[in-house]
Amino acid sequence: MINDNLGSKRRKLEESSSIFNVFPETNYEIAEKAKSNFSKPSPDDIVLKAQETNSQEIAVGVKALKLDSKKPAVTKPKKKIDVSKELGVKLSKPSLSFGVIGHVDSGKSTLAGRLLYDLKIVDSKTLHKLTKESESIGKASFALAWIMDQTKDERERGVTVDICQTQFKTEKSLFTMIDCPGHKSFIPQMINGISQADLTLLIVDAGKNAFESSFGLSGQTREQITIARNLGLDRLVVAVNKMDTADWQQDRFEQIVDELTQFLVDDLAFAKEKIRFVPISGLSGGNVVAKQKLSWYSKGTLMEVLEAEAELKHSEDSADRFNDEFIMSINDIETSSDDVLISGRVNSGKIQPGESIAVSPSGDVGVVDKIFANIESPGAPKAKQDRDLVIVGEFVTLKVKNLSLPDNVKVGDLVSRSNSPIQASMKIKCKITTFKMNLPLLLGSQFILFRNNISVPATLSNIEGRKKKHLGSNQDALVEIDLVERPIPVLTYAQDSKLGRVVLRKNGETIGAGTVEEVL
Ligand SMILES: Nc1nc2c(ncn2[C@@H]2O[C@H](COP(=O)(O)OP(=O)(O)OP(=O)(O)O)[C@@H](O)[C@H]2O)c(=O)[nH]1
Repeated sequence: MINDNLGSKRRKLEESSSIFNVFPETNYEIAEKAKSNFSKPSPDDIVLKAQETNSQEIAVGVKALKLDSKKPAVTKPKKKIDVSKELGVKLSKPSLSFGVIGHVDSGKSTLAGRLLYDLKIVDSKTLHKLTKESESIGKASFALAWIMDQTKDERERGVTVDICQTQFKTEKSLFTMIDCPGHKSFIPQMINGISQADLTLLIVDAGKNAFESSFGLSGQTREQITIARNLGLDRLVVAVNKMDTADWQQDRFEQIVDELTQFLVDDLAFAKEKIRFVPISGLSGGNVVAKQKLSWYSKGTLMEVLEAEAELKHSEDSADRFNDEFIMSINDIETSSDDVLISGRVNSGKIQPGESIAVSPSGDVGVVDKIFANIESPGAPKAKQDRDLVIVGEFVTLKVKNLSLPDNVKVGDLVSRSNSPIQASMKIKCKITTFKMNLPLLLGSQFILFRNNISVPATLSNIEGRKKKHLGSNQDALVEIDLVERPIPVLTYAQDSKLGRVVLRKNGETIGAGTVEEVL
């Protein structure tokens, strides 16, 4: 039994860059995770390597693709519940998930720790312990950041490698905060993290030259925000951080606001009214939860701005949204003898225990036996609460019975109701925009296609309406993309405005992004 458990945990670690392993419950997990953070090849390398050896898997995948060969067993919810009453309870409080991005060392983890400490989600005893530990290795200023960066290896390097997701509530709203890694090598994890978010929280360092270098060509700010925008996140809060190092000067704040606004509006087509800027200091706490006295700024603390965003999203949510098709993308898998535990964020619709589901691309069908909401708060053990109904936006685990091919369920697969299986394909037509590239993208040349938390090797097989056999920088084109290794579940942009988006990377650079127009 114990061995089984370890086996499934090991599989979980091997298969996912999960956001659900943040506060590990066992030493085994801490050790494995810390070790794996730095001993593995880069995520891009893994994907490229996989395509060399995966022909067998392709055969299984393609065979399993024949969804209509399986008769969907449609089953009803186990328990009769008053769905509208349940929805009413769930929707009584605004909720928002936000992805925290920013250049390395911009202060993302410190800010996250500060939020949790000032909201009293982390107590002073925990902070005191972390302060002592950080002092002991000469990194006293990292104590707040360590609330988020829980694994030992990360601590020693002072870099957030995995993405961590944590939930907290204020009197007014429920939040899920996703702290994405800032380092360039971990852009794939950043894509995974940000694609689970409703809103982007961008942290920029106001320090002398720090903003300029993070926003310059070698900095991560441009690439990260470009990816977030292209993944459909059109609302943005910018925390202009470390304002203490700039003596809280209005001029510095406004200079950053002007430069960023120009880029965001002109280059990325953000609507100006969907961007909010807040001057803060994550380290001192100024304007995070507690107000910083400033004669020149009165538009609310970061927490107030996030609460206003949650309220806005809440007011824009239409009740119809819950009647959308149920779709969940898989972030994590655990198998035991009879059941498969599938975790992820509900992308759309709702589901209840007892209902039958299909997994794409394997086409396997099963029945949801139980549903747990994943509650992750710092310092507290990971809690799973039984639910009779879960809805779009919630991070959940489905305990699924009767899957005939549980080993074919992979991170990145999509779950839907068994009577509406999601099509999987190895060829898609996309409308893409290329970014600045060092070399043109040639027909037949390989790149990595990202969709939500999936990354697969792919090639450009056709550029419509062009004689040229390549794409240069900053071009728009309708293209056909062939997947090299295996089919993936695909939704067009018209079917799902989030899952129908892709990002293209090659040699560690983001070279383009676009929308899926057709499944071929
Ligand atoms: N003066 C000052 N220093 C800060 C502030 N916020 C963070 N720092 C310091 O900046 C350094 C980096 O902070 P982190 O929170 O680890 O930065 P990060 O963005 O999470 O870094 P990565 O995990 O590497 O992406 C630490 O030494 C922090 O103490 C701030 O508001 N003011």
